[in-house]
Amino acid sequence: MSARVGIIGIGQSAFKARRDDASYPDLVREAVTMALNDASMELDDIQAVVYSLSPDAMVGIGNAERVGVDAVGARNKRFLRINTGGATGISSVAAAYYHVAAGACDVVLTAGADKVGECGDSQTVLNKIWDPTYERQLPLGTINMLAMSAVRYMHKYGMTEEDMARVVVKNRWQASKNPNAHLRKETTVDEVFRSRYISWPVKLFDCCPQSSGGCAMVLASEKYIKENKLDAVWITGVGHCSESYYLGDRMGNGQIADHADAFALKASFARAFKMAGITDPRKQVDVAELYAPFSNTEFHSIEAAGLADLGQSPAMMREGRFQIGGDIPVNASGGVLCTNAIAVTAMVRVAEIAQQVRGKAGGHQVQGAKIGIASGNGGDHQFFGTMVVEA
Ligand SMILES: CC(=O)CC(=O)SCCNC(=O)CCNC(=O)[C@H](O)C(C)(C)COP(=O)(O)OP(=O)(O)OC[C@H]1O[C@@H](n2cnc3c(N)ncnc32)[C@H](O)[C@@H]1OP(=O)(O)O
Repeated sequence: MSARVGIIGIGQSAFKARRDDASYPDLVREAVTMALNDASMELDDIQAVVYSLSPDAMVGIGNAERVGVDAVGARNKRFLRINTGGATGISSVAAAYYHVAAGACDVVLTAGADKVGECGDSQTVLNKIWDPTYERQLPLGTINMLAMSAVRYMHKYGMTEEDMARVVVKNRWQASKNPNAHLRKETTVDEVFRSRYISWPVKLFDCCPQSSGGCAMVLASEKYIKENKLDAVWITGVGHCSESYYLGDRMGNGQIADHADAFALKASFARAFKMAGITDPRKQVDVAELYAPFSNTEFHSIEAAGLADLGQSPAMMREGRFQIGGDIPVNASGGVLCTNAIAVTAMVRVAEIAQQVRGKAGGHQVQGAKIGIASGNGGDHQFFGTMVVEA
């Protein structure tokens, strides 16, 4: 096992529907400045930068990393751009981790931003992730892709629209405690039911919003952290997994990879848990930030993380076991359901559990959290990334 890698700095925007006051590079720099301040560092201290940027069309500039090089101070340094769709943020933290774990660098910055709500039409951009011949024409978007997962999960495990609404109510309540969250207004099951259908059974309130904002993190080697007497929390597990089924292979009677379940996410978690020595996540994990852009997808993500048996998470949700104050709070920040600036959304998941185990999560702090888990999902199931962070 290589030397440990620590997180020493975190910066996160207050996410909003629009940020007319800041250009795209301004947003990236805003997060970088916050992360460097948090680490008591300057750009000159950074040896490499991993740039977190999902589809270019979302920010409206082709190869937008080009305008980001100076925003992250990467000129003449090692510089990588990562794009794994919604998983981009966690993949970027993983790439920064690998720089340090491999011994190539001692201090690495990862950063990015997105302006999803300002791109014109995010679903048109996202439609391009599907096969052009068979799937794109349907037309597929992320909402109907994951509405079909809801249909399968309902059929297989009996989830109701009310179960989905409970996820929204929990996450909005948690987001109301998080000043960085985009949708911070508390809601009720009735209000969720009154919101319009977008793609049955998914209603407006079951959907993540289109957010603008940035995130950045500084990672360092244990040697550097000790020599400079810095405070750190530690990345102890990293996992990835891909799958490549067509959506049609996940639906209907002849399906070969059930769209109800997140089996590749589960495999990714198994890899991260093995690395971190986690054998019983329900007993060992204190807090989880799971990538769930639509209310229904929180259920199969909880199950993939081993926090509930297959099909059991809606009943546990009803008992309040995944809310702040429950057994294992899930998405104490309000999660992706309340904030989705796609290029950095999965980085925010890692940043949030790092803040939790640092004891610095503010109004949405989970008391006594020492071990946290995070996940990111990207594209149409090509990318699943997972991470364990410990105090
Ligand atoms: C697959 C991957 O790689 C990983 C992923 O992350 S997949 C997810 C990617 N992201 C998405 O798919 C974004 C999903 N959301 C959307 O596309 C849009 O929010 C939506 C289609 C659901 C609604 O868009 P819209 O109809 O254009 O709404 P819009 O005109 O922006 O806003 C209308 C009102 O609804 C509100 N609203 C918008 N989205 C909302 C949401 N998700 N929840 C609650 N309220 C919302 C707005 O605040 C606004 O309210 P006011 O009139 O009071 O200001």
